[in-house]
Formats: sequence, C-alpha cells, structure tokens
Amino acid sequence: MAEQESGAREPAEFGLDDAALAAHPTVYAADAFAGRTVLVSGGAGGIGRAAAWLLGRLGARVVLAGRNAEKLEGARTAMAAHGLYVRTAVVDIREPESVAALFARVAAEAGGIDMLINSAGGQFPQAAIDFSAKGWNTVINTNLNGTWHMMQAAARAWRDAGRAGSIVNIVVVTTHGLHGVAHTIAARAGVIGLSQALAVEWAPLDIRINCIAPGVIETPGWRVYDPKAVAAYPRSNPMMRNGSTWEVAEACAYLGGPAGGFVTGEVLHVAGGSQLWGETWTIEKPDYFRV
Ligand SMILES: CCCCCCCCC/C=C/C(=O)SCCNC(=O)CCNC(=O)[C@H](O)C(C)(C)COP(=O)(O)OP(=O)(O)OC[C@H]1O[C@@H](n2cnc3c(N)ncnc32)[C@H](O)[C@@H]1OP(=O)(O)O
Ligand SMILES: NC(=O)C1=CN([C@@H]2O[C@H](COP(=O)(O)OP(=O)(O)OC[C@H]3O[C@@H](n4cnc5c(N)ncnc54)[C@H](OP(=O)(O)O)[C@@H]3O)[C@@H](O)[C@H]2O)C=CC1
Repeated sequence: MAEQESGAREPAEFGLDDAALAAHPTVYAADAFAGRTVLVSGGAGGIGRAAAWLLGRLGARVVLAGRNAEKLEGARTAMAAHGLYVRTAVVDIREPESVAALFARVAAEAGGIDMLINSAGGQFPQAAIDFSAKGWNTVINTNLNGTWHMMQAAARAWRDAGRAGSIVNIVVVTTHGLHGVAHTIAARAGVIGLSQALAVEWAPLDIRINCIAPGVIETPGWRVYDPKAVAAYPRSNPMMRNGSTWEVAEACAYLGGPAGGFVTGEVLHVAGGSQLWGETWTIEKPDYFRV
C-alpha cells in the first residue's frame, strides 16, 4: 500500500492488493465461516474484494458479483490460486431481471447462499445544485434501488428454502460531515431506513439485516475524487488516518456471521469517529465556510 498522506497516487494503487488480502492477519478462527456460502456484490471492488478474501479464508464459499467480467475474473483467479472456493457472476443490480438471473444461477451452482454483502455502489462528487436528472437517477438507482433488488431477491430465496440468512449493506455516513455527494446520502439514508424496517418485517423469516457506514477507506473507487480532496481525507476524522478495506471486512464478518447473531437493524460506523467529528469534502469546500 502506498503512503497514506499523499494525494498524488494512481487510482490502481489505492487500498490493499490481493497479496496483502491473502496475508493480512485476522481476529477470526480459521473455520469461522466453514459450510457457509456468501454472495458479495461489488466483489471485485475494494471493500467487497476484502470481504470476499476474508470470508473465503475463513472457510466460506464465495460468489463475487459485479458488472465487469474481467475484473471479476481477476479477483477469482487471485483467490482461487490461494485455494479458496470462488465463483463469479455478472450482474447489474439496477436491473431486477439481472438480479433474478443472478439468484437463479447462485441457487443452481452454489445451492443458495447464507449471507449477502451489498458492496456494489458508488457516486460521483458534484455540487447538488448542478445534478442532472440522469446523474441523480443513476446514483439513486444504483445505491437504493439496486440494493433493494438484491435484498428482496435474497429474502425470497431464503423464505422459499426455509433457510436463515443475513444481509450486510455497505452505506456511507449519512448523519454528519460528508459533503458533495448529496445524492448518495439520500440513497443510503433510504437503505438504512429500509434495513431497519425489514429487520423487523423479516425477523420471522430468520433474516438479519445490518448496515456498515465506512469512513474514508482507501479503494480503487477513489479514482473519481480530486487528488486534493483525497489528500485531505486522513484529516477528516479524529483518528486522523484513512481506514483499510480489511477493517470493513472484519466488521462484515462480525455483523453477517455467528458473532452478530443477536444484532439486527444496526448501523455500524467503521469510520474512525467521522460520524462525530470532522468534515469530508469530496468537492472543493466553498469559500463561505472558510472562516
Ligand atoms: C463523515 C465522513 C465520512 C467519510 C466518507 C468519505 C467518503 C468519500 C469517498 C467515498 C468514496 C466512495 O464511495 S468510493 C467507492 C465507490 N465507487 C465509486 O464511487 C466509483 C465511481 N462510481 C460509479 O461508478 C458509480 O457507480 C456511478 C457514479 C453511479 C456511475 O455509474 P455508471 O457507470 O452506471 O454511470 P455513468 O454512465 O458513468 O454515468 C451516468 C450518469 O451519471 C452522471 N455522472 C457520472 N459521473 C459524473 C461526474 N463525474 N460528474 C457529473 N455527472 C456524472 C451523468 O449524468 C452520467 O450520464 P452521462 O452524462 O450521459 O454520461
Ligand atoms: N471507499 C470509501 O471510502 C467508501 C466506500 N463506501 C461505499 O462502499 C461500497 C464499496 O465501495 P468501494 O469498494 O470503495 O468501491 P469500488 O468502486 O472499488 O467498488 C464498488 C463496486 O461496485 C460495483 N458496482 C457499481 N455499480 C454496480 C451495478 N450497477 N451493478 C453491479 N455492480 C456494481 C463495481 O463493480 P463493476 O465495476 O464490476 O460494476 C465496483 O467494483 C460502495 O457502496 C461505496 O460507495 C462508503 C463510504 C466510503
């Protein structure tokens, strides 16, 4: 991993690579997820990939889903070379038919899943007053509608199979300090509300639903942010550093697995305290606030 304070790195350098994810120490027992199957959307991205590596290393069968087949294959190859059970599937979470096809395939090829991590998502930084209708709809469709399609498909499969399940939705910090991405705050606040409603409604189905709100986590997704904004990220939380994808992955293992068995409807901030202190400007900070 490149040094944390610099904003001048190539996007491909952001975050932990496969070699680091293969070797990173974990607090969990080596067989903590043995016998479980986990579907990770955005599984070839930064956070999803780390979660896939961790759960795979803990014994889970892992299915990686995303739009880009080449990226998925790259992740699969790296994990398979480490002896992990990994399958891939192309999906656009915004399309209900695509999501239905994904779940049909997962049922046929992997015998269904026990856990879903919704890490597919993203946004672009822009002053809200300049959002186009298409830009707004793209972000809402991806992060709110797409996450919903995945949650509903998983719940239907679990209900029909009489099988318990758990969902971890990766969101953003919605309550404090994140600026220049109002569309995603709206979408993720929707996901959090939805998750809380469904934690109750789907409890009789033995389905748990929780969210993780990461702070600044170094991933290839940072490519859409200005290097000057990225350079300031480590100073946007009281711990004064960026987080790593591994730190989010270990939270996924907690919330989604047996350790979190009595936890549902929760939002866990893995954000270095940025939900309480600091400001993250993804666009240029307006002069108005420079006092
Ligand atoms: C408290 C602190 C906590 C601290 C928390 C701190 C967090 C800060 C950092 C957060 C980091 C992350 O989440 S990074 C991890 C997530 N990854 C990303 O965000 C990666 C980039 N995002 C994506 O790819 C997204 O999925 C998404 C933006 C929705 C793009 O999806 P698509 O590829 O399907 O869409 P595109 O075809 O590219 O674009 C569709 C339309 O969207 C609009 N659009 C797209 N990019 C645009 C841009 N740069 N500027 C304007 N408009 C744009 C245009 O209208 C596009 O249409 P046309 O005009 O016709 O083209
Ligand atoms: N990194 C950070 O600092 C933070 C990240 N987050 C959130 O965490 C989640 C993961 O982010 P991160 O790993 O950093 O970002 P990445 O961009 O590395 O990964 C996101 C993945 O989502 C997939 N994806 C995007 N849109 C779709 C779609 N319509 N259908 C299927 N897959 C899709 C992409 O795969 P493909 O290209 O194959 O479609 C991509 O690999 C996102 O929701 C992000 O907003 C939240 C706070 C901070």
